[in-house]
Amino acid sequence: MGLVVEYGNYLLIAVALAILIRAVSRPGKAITRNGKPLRNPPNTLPLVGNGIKFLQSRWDLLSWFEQCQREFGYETAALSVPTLPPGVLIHDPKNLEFVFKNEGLFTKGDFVKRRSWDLFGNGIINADGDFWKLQRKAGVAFLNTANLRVLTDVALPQYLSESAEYLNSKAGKDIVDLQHVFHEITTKLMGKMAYNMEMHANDEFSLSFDYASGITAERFQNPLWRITELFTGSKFRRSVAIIKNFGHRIVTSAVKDRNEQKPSPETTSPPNDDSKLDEISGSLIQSLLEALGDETTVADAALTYLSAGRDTTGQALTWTFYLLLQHPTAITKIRAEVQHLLSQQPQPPPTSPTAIPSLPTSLFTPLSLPYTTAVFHEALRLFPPIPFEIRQCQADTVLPDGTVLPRHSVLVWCLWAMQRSVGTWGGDAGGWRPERFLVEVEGEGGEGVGGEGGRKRFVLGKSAAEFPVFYGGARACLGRKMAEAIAVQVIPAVVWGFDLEKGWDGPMEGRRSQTSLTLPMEGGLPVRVRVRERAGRDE
Ligand code: HEM
Repeated sequence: MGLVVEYGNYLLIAVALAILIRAVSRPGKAITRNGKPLRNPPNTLPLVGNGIKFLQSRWDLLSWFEQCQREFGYETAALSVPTLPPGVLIHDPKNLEFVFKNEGLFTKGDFVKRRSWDLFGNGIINADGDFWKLQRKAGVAFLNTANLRVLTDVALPQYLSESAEYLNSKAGKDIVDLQHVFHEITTKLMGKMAYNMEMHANDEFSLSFDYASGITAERFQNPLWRITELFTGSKFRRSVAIIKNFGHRIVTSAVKDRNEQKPSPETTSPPNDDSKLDEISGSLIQSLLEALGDETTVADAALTYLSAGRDTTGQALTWTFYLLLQHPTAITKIRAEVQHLLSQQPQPPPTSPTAIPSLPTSLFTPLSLPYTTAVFHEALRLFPPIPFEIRQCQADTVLPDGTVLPRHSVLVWCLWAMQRSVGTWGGDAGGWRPERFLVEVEGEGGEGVGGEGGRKRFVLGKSAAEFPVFYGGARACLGRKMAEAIAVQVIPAVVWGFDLEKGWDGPMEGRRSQTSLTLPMEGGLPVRVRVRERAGRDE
């Protein structure tokens, strides 16, 4: 249900206030290009500007942004919402590149921080300056190559096989929510590796977080959120209390782990899988404790990392499988790619999908499975887990396209729309074509995986400005490698072991996202699963 309906009672007040504010406010410096005001996007109204449009459900808003992008191409448009600083909607990758290169000029600013403060406090997503640097450093240490290897070789195979067992137990019987399955994998991974805690997707904390994320996202659409939350905000406040309490538990448990830390026993035997995982478990929270000290800030930082790592990746996998259900030939190609990889191994491939636990998933990397990686990238393009970004100018500036932005102007870009731009992605931008992320080159030997006619196939890199799904510049996503490592194991393992069928009524294309800071699928992804009778039958 759209915010227009939900907040219908407040709409009239909003309009009245908007008119009043417009009437009494003195115009500041204007946003211009070539000395003229920018064009307004479709459906801009007198006085209220885009304010009413922004009260619609986020799913409808995404379509509106897509329409703006179609009508404006790379042209920057004006955005205006009563009570907010003047803004622009940028579409041109050149402008985005400029934003990424000038991180200090385009910050989250008060506009974003005020709205996400209750949920993230001083966590990395909200932090600037030293707070940001320290948290980023702790994250870089956590996501180092050695830890990622423990993730791909030990932790992920373990959690993946637990999920495969769950899918086996449901096969041919019940409908399964794949979103929940993926969320469970990413929650367990982040819980164990980052915090040394056992966590699950349906913990009270996780449910509260999902709710609070939705309300926080609505704050970006509703300029009167402070007033409306006086009447509707009690569940939000309860959820935030549960979340903060959980953050506090993470920190308390980390402090206890630290105090109880025993010197590693002197042993000559090589470390086994369990000991490797135990050794790195909780390494993020320990680095954060060391770097930040103050326990409230550490708790904020921990909760922010949790959200950044598990929700985005779990949701990206969900949309990937939604697209795979619509494109079965892609499933056949993934299976063929796995078959090809396994056939090069000394051990023959498992002939029964119940052997998923024994699938050598740690061999599955973006380099060894380029087509699978391209499938993941194509899903990220069409369904970016963070579909909007907002920044605020900290000084007067001029964008590369000549748009003059006074200090405090708000910049918005919609990845959902930009990643469907015909100018950037070609005539089939709105459609599914994972091959757009692949390149084939001549030549025997070396790395790369067999393409057509013995040619080698690689994943094609795209610039952050064209494909901003992981952000760019100094604040680019720290977890990109982690997300890709997870995806490139989970996708082929599930596809190898199971046949999937849509488990919802209505059209195949009917799934949508609920309002949130990220892109959760509303109602999850219900599927019927069957164990594949003979893995490799269609290769
Ligand atoms: C498909 C999965 C993912 C996507 C699409 C994604 C996307 C993004 C985006 C767009 C940002 C910029 C957000 C902003 O500041 O407004 C970001 C930042 C960040 N991401 Fe990811 N992310 C993913 C997975 C991960 C994972 C697995 C981690 C691991 C913990 C992670 C950690 C972070 C961190 C720490 C930041 C903040 C960086 C900073 O401000 O310096 N992300 N991510």
